Amino acid sequence: MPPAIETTDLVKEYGDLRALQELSLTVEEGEFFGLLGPNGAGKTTFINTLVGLVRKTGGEARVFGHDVEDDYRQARDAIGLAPQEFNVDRFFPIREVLMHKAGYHGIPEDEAGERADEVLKRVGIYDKRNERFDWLSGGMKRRLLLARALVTEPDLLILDEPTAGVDVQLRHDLWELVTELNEEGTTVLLTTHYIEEAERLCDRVAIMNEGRKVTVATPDDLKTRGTDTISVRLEDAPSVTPSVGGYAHEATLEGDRFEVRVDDGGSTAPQLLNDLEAAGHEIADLEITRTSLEEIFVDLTRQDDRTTTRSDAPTNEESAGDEGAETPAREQEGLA
Ligand SMILES: Nc1ncnc2c1ncn2[C@@H]1O[C@H](COP(=O)(O)OP(=O)(O)OP(=O)(O)O)[C@@H](O)[C@H]1O
Repeated sequence: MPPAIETTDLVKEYGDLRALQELSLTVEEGEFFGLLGPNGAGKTTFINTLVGLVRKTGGEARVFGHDVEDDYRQARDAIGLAPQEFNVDRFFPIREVLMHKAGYHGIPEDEAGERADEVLKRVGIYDKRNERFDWLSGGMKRRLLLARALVTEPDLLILDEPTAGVDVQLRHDLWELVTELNEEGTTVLLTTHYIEEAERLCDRVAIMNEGRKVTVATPDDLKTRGTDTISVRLEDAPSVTPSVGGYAHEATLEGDRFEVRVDDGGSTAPQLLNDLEAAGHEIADLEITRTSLEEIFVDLTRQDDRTTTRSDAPTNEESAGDEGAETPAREQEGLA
């Protein structure tokens, strides 16, 4: 089976802004894959390229081996997308919205009705099936977007910030549901700003910045890239900073609190204690703090060394207003 997603040197330019810069990424079938990056990193552009809402400028993109432009229909039929924006037809009862969506993907009416009921039950808003989108609460709207993504029984589920602005209960419900779907075999691509979400759910994450891939790793691997801090309280405050071995990246003294930054706190702590005792210091207590994934993420996507790739002039596409304008004949999610 080909990978669920495979892009090679994918480029998207909006005028002179390069939103995707030679992005090569592979998501294997069955993976739960996270796409992380600060605002404007290119995550939505990447997704929109896969679903045919944005036309790539260069490179290649395939979904289960289907080229997203040449084999648009096959690639698109394999994907269920829950987008960031609420782009739902507001005038129809939500059950009909789901049936329209299924119909657009070639599912016969009877089956579409059954599937609509099934996914509404699964996301927990079946009792709202005859209500219009506008009448749903914010959290229910998010659930509906997920139901719409699921009604075609996609092999690849793409969730663009599914938990942005939702309450804790719904966030946990959504996590549970997408975990279940992944365990049943659905490949999941998730974009998120919440590091905790990526850490909890994803097998691997790609960190993007300014349209480039900064790194791809498991959340655990990423965490090992950070440093640990060993904080030692000494019985008597020394007058000068104790000197320690080459394992320390940095050592600071504030009163009786001596802090040392090292690669691996667990294995370095005994040696540090030995060195301090050998130098005549008595230790009162010790604490090791690991770098959080969030700190590593911030470090990897640090803003202060950014180069700008954008001119001040608006591009044609920006004036056009949205990506959908690029491919008017294609599907606008849920409005098909
Ligand atoms: N239609 C468009 N016309 C011009 N520029 C665009 C268009 N769509 C996106 N961009 C620009 O492309 C860059 C990437 O945007 P994109 O929305 O893909 O980022 P993102 O990582 O999804 O951000 P966020 O986390 O804020 O959703 C940004 O600089 C954005 O302003």
